[in-house]
Amino acid sequence: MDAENEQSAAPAAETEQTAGTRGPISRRAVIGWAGAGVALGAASVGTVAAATRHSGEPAPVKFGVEIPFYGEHQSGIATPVQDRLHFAAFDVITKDREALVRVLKEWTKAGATMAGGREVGKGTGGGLPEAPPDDTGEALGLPASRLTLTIGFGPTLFEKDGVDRFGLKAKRPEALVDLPKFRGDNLDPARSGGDICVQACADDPVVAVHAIRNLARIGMGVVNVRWSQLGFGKTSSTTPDEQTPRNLMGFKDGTHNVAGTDKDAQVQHVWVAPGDGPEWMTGGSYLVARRIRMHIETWDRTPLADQEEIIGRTKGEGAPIGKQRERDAFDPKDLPENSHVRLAHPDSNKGATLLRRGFSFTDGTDGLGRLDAGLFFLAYQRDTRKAFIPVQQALAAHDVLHDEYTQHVGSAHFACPPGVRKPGEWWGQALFG
Ligand SMILES: C=CC1=C(C)c2cc3[nH]c(cc4nc(cc5[nH]c(cc1n2)c(C)c5CCC(=O)O)C(CCC(=O)O)=C4C)c(C)c3C=C
Ligand SMILES: [Fe+2]
Repeated sequence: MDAENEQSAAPAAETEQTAGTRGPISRRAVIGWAGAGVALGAASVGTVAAATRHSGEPAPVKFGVEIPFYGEHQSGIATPVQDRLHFAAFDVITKDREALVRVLKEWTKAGATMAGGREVGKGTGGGLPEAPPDDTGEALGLPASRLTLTIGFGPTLFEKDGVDRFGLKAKRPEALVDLPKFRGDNLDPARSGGDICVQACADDPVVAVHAIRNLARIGMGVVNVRWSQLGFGKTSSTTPDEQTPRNLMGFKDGTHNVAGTDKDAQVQHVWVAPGDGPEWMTGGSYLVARRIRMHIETWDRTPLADQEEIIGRTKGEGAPIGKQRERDAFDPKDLPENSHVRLAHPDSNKGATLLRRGFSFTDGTDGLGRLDAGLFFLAYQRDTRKAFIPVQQALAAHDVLHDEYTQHVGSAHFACPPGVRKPGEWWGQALFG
């Protein structure tokens, strides 16, 4: 076994105990500083002032906070949305099922370690000088930064070109459909699909990128990065008590979303329930990722009144048209007929409800003097056939926003298994086991 993969030799619990603390903020330190009043949980941004090694200045509270890796559900879905994203879709390049299982086991250990703000394996300096370090090092000195890592399995992992590559064909969930082509789609295959995805979210972009990079490194020879997307400025929220973020069109985005505290809505709309099938997905969720290009130059020349009519909410306050305040109750039938919010609202779609968790992106220019910018739309749901697909069909048919100001250029669909409950368990255990 090479140095890079040495981490897998140690049992998970041991690895996690012996791994060095990456920054000055260890889990114990945060708990200690937080005192009794701050719980480290899914929605646990407390009032701890944390120092970073770089500045010596207190960092914003959330940077020192850790989101638990282990649990009934994967973190990164209903947990509070962080500021930054690095999303990667991987192709599995081996036919060797055992090699893939080995990577998934090593990824799980590394994921738990990084979510705890610690270095991977023996760290940046703990190994042999003759071997490359286990951890690539760029996050050394940085705290956990609320890093979450969420894994998903794409349709092609179960069957590709008619081949049952890893003996998983019979375990493919019915809900993990090949997404239909929607009106207006202009999908780039190089930005679509993937056998496995990992969504890394953190409040520090270096921490998110470091996590994906180290997983890719561990997976070398077994998986290749097919495409990846950086995101900034969350465009949704699972924490309605906080200020709603804005997307690149300048509108509050995420006002009416499934809240992290709304367990009933999550049971109904986000988590795969016992009996939904297949068994290995119980407690998991289906993820749709869409890279949506915004024609922001056209949008920026659109009068304010038209922008508000197209969205169905006011730009400043984010109130439903005809109401005063952002969170005023409204009937979507009172909004402009083809407005985005009216068309996307659950009442207009037989109750179809998504947990949205998207991010803005700008990736340079399109070569024609315009910004290549938009929304990297991420949505989790209990059954994609009853949520994203009908809502997107309605938007593709009637939404002015969809027709004139945006274009879907990338697409992927993944089955995200339930959470890893304790050290020693691994991502995909119930699927491969
Ligand atoms: C298929 C689902 C959706 C896609 C694709 C989508 C793209 C998209 N949305 C905005 C901006 C806003 N969306 C808002 C609300 C909203 N959007 C969807 C679904 C999709 N959006 C839903 C289900 C909702 C909630 C509707 C409701 O129940 O009221 C809003 C309003 C604020 C809010 O409630 O979040 C904005 C603004 C853009 C720019 C975009 C593509 C680039
Ligand atoms: Fe929307």
